[in-house]
Amino acid sequence: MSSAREGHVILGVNVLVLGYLPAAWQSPRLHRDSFVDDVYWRGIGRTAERGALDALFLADAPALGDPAYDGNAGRLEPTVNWAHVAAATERVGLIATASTTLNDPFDLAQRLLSLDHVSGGRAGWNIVTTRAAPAAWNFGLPDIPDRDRRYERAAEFVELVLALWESAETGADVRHRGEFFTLDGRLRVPPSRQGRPVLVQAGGSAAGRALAGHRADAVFAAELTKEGAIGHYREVKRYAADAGRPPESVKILPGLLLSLGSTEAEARRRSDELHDLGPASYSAQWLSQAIGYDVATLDLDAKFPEDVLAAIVDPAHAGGSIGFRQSIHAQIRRTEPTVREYLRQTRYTGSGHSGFVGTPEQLADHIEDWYRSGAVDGFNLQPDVLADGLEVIVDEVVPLLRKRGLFRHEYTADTLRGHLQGDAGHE
Ligand SMILES: Cc1cc2nc3c(=O)[nH]c(=O)nc-3n(C[C@H](O)[C@H](O)[C@H](O)COP(=O)(O)O)c2cc1C
Repeated sequence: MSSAREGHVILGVNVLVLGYLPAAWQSPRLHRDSFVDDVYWRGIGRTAERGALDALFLADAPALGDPAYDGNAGRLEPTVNWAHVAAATERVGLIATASTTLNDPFDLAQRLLSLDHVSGGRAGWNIVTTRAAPAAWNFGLPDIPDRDRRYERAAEFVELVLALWESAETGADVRHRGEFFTLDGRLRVPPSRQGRPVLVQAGGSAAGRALAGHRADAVFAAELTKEGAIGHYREVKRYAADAGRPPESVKILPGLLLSLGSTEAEARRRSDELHDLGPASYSAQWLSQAIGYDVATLDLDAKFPEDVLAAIVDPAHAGGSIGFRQSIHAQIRRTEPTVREYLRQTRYTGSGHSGFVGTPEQLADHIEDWYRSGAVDGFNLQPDVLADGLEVIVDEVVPLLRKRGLFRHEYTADTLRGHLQGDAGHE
């Protein structure tokens, strides 16, 4: 491990409503309606602030999830949810996912800048293009457009949103004639304390990374190996440099699924119990969806056949997320498990997102190692279950990182952009 790299890690928490694992709602401190409980949400915001965390993050849900593999099949719309949490907090960033395929640029620009206002400059937009057909059906589309088309629309969408946010500042009208959108007008929402919301991008295909390097302030990535993460980290920073931006202006934050315990055995027990409480079909269905191949048709005790791991011939028409699929393929090739072994292994190593099962001390080692190796600027931590999974981050992991000089002792800024930039080098 190199210790040459200075500065602070960025810590976000991907709330995933009640936690990452499907059995989360069965925790004694939660109930099936916690996702609409205002006390629950205020508690999450305040706990994150107690640890001076950079941001909370919520995925969108333009279609109801399948409870067979989606632990949070029902949820509130993220910008509305965060507006509520904003009123109960003062410093923590609030990042809402919204699709460029299924939204309108004017409406979304207005909604996000409004959230930025009511939160005092703490809003972020996680830009996604949406990968699932059921979401398209909710918007009168026969199917989700292919990936290239989605990213073409995303690029124009983001430029238009940025122009609208600028119009809030200059008062000048936007006149736009593009391939996907036509617009004459300007926003009536004034600029926020941080100017405009922070842009985050999620999606690991080449087009996704290019969009991130060009425009994003942060990337929510899916990385299963440190070597893969280092390669992707350099790639996005290079895209940023090619676009004339300082490479450090885009922060790379992979997801990290966490089950923590005071010993490694306790953490494994927690992870096993939580997985066993969830539907048995969960991991197989999740993997099928993630790699675009029906895992139920495979021999559980054989290794993955080559055609399952074959390179994606036509990325434009490949389903799922290329970001997730590539990281899963790389992990299977590296460890060569049988299908059954892989499904079990994903309990501890993550599936798509990397996973971590162990003690707070071991987690601090892991974060330090990836950070000092130049694989990440921080993590989007994904506790197995909230709220105790968040409390252990704040009360046990954060103090260890502080002792190592890797995390701030208190907030040094009061906007999300300030948190991300302030972590570049000072104590
Ligand atoms: C880490 C990560 C998180 C993602 N989060 C979401 C999300 O919350 N909502 C969504 O519709 N798509 C999400 N996606 C999918 C992509 O952003 C995008 O919609 C599409 O599938 C293209 O992904 P790709 O560039 O990885 O192929 C996520 C993808 C990754 C890699």
